[in-house]
Amino acid sequence: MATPHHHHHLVFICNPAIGNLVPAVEFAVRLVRHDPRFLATFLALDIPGRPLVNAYTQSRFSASPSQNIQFIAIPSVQPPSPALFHSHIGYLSLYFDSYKPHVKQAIIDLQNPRNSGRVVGVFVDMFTTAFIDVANDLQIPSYLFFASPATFLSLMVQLPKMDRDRVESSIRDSDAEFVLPSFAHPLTSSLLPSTVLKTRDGLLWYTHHGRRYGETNGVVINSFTELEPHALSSLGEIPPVYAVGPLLDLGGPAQWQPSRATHQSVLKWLDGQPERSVVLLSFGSMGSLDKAQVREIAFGLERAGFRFVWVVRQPPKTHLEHPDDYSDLDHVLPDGFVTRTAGLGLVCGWVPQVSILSHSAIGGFVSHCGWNSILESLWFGVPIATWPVYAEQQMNAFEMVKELELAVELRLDYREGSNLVTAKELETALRRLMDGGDDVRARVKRMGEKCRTVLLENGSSYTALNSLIEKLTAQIL
Ligand SMILES: O=c1ccn([C@@H]2O[C@H](COP(=O)(O)OP(=O)(O)O[C@H]3O[C@H](CO)[C@@H](O)[C@H](O)[C@H]3O)[C@@H](O)[C@H]2O)c(=O)[nH]1
Repeated sequence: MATPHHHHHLVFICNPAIGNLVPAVEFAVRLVRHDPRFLATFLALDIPGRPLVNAYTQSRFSASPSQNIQFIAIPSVQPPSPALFHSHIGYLSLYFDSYKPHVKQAIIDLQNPRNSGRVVGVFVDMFTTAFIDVANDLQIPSYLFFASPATFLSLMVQLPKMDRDRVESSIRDSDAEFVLPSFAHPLTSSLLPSTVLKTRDGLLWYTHHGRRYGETNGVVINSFTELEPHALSSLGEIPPVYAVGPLLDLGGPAQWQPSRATHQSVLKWLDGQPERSVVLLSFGSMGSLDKAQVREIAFGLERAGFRFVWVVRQPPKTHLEHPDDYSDLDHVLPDGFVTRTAGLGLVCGWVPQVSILSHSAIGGFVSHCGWNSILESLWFGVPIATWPVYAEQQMNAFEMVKELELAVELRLDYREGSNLVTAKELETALRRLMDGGDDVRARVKRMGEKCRTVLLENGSSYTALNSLIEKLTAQIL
């Protein structure tokens, strides 16, 4: 049996957000299973006000070390002074910077021969590029793990190459065309990520990270050639890109998510519903809608009359925090809604989304178009109606509807603070999703089959993983 010294040790430092951390762990799981010479250590950064991330991380601390994956807590740093809170983004940057010495010390400790031996790669994610500096200081090659689609990666690497004045002027005009090589169709700037559109800081933050991607030795992306052939081939060698997806946490969530009793009751309720009759509405780990929008959805669901499982979450108090479940949903739902829809649907807090999507009673998914949700819906062959909310979700919705024809359009350019999606609009989209949309459903089903075949021996993602492993091991003397 190999001693710990024989391990090729990889270190991961991820943004503490479910959408980034979970697929990175799934990537590490896939890698160490594929090649047991590898050991992966996640250095867990703690940002207060993120209970789901904490629940996930805690479950990982106690996971069996025999999986060749371990989690190590990095000592918490004092949060930067609120006086420095010019923007969410600048604040997060300062936060990550102050973690650098601790991350460096943790890697030095790991390198100690009494521990697991030499660290051969440091993986950062789309927003933790600050830790490339630590890898450089320690002369360890760095890599990027990218949890969003190739279309968004393309934006990130193009931004630093674009003329800033031109970008800013096209941002001011929401109908202006924004040409990105990863899209075959012209994109309007209204579909760019909220962060870029809202503040100059946001544009600088994206540009900064995008520039730093070029310093890494390779980019691992949670996508696959058959899904994004055009976007992936348009990227070229930015460094080399390894499309190893889809990376999905298919078994895990039910084990770490809070309120297990609610989960069991949702799944039990689904067991009693006809095949493909229920629509899931869910807006990701960071998604929450205001009270007026929640009420409009409620009216839309009543009008449409389809069975539903609807995840409603409470907006966070600060930008750094993530939404939490409501202690009392009656505060946000219209009077009598729960009684009137009893038997027709369930309104819940956080649910085990993959278990629900895998259930044969689910026929459609109203989604905020987070990339993990998109990949999960493809995997299970459940078509999406697009309701983007924040981050790069408008671009994802556009890609799914216009480029790939794998989703039904509800909205493409909705974002927090937009005009409401009306009850009527939701009703119409639900009818198209649940009753019509056969072409989309058939295409989604075919893509679901490809999701599986790309992971098999000689599939595109399997082959990409082998190439990455060759690269990771080539530099080990
Ligand atoms: O009640 C819920 C809601 C969500 N999920 C899971 O949470 C994850 C959410 O991921 P994703 O759909 O990607 O959404 P976000 O959490 O919003 O992800 C962030 O990260 C993604 C990857 O970078 C981006 O595509 C998104 O825009 C960004 O908001 C998925 O695995 C869901 O299955 C649940 O299990 N239960």
